Amino acid sequence: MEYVVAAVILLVVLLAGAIGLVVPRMRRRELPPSETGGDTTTLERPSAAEPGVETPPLVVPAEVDEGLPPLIEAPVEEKAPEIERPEPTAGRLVRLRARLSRSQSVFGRGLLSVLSRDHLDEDAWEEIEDSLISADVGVEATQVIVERLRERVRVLGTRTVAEVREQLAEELVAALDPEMDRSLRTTPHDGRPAVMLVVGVNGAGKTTTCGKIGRVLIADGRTVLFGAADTFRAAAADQIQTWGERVGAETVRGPEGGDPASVAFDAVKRGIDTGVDTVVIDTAGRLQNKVGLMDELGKVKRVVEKHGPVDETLLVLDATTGQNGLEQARVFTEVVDVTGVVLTKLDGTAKGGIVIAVQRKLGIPVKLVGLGEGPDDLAPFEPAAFVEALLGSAA
Ligand SMILES: Nc1nc2c(ncn2[C@@H]2O[C@H](COP(=O)(O)OP(=O)(O)OP(=O)(O)O)[C@@H](O)[C@H]2O)c(=O)[nH]1
Repeated sequence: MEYVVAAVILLVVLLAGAIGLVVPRMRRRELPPSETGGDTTTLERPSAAEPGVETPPLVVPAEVDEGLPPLIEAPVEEKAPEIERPEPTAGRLVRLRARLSRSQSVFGRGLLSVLSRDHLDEDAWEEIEDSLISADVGVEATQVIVERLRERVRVLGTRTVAEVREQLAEELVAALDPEMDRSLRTTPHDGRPAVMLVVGVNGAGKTTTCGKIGRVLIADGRTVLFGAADTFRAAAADQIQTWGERVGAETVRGPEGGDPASVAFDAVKRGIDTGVDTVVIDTAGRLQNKVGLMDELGKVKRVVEKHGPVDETLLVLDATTGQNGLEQARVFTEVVDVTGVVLTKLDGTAKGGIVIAVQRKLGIPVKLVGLGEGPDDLAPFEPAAFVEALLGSAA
């Protein structure tokens, strides 16, 4: 009997010992973050609950921590977006002239090779005419230009290529009506900002152009606010807002599918409150044959004009659509009073002569030209620099 009692006591003592050894190992708890800085990762340590037992934190250097998921998220540093400084606008067309190289090969090189012939006979004049027409100058304008050039060559007895080239350049510049006012009305007046409405068919590059115009104005020292009244295309408001953020300009936007006129109204109101120089309003790309949509554009203008008249209404036209684009453009001019044309994508066409056709057909000055997808690839239009770029050199 005593043996049994002794065995039981021994068993109990052994069991207690085993439990005493095992339980502290199982009880582990999470530690507060290490004070050793960001270069280390704290894992965990056994409980220090037992008095008098100081257990140092278990830390591993970051470089041996590869593959272990971080236990404590490092705080993400919020970086303020960098504000860009757009390129100055003066002389942009000259800087971007190489972008017209496609046009130049049709318009310039072809013409110059004809002009360099010893004798300008009937065939040569016909070739000159064809070159101008295929560069989208338009039949009517071409006939006027060629007629005047022929007359000058005959009367003045011009002979050298350089002289004929010079006279052709003068005729092309004249066809572009260099006296037209191409300035943008963007100065605030009567205690409110200048208001610019940007219209045109979808895909012409309207939203992109709004962003680029904002940069042109900022480069010229103005402050700008964007109105994202293209509530029709979901991404358009994000697009214009991103353009704005890059140059530190605010964007007023409304709910997707909301009333564009109300967004435009709010944008001008915000512009008045914040005292910016110019409010640039992007409108939905609408097809001119959809009467309802065109009415909507008229409404945007009327509602904005509750604050005062719109100072500038720019029609954005895609140069690559050629003569077709002109028909679409005409409808816009009937709904809103277009004060200037922005001809985009001139870098993507061999038909740079469209500038002449647009101005002639619409009787509205081309004020800006788009020569690429870069943020500063929009240049104030200058007839003489443009013609020089198209013709290239006689060499
Ligand atoms: N190569 C070239 N591409 C351009 C130019 N201007 C605009 N684009 C491009 O044309 C495309 C259409 O531009 P958007 O600004 O989205 O056109 P949108 O008229 O606002 O279109 P909607 O909002 O649908 O009416 C984009 O890929 C632009 O980068 C230009 O001068 N040259």
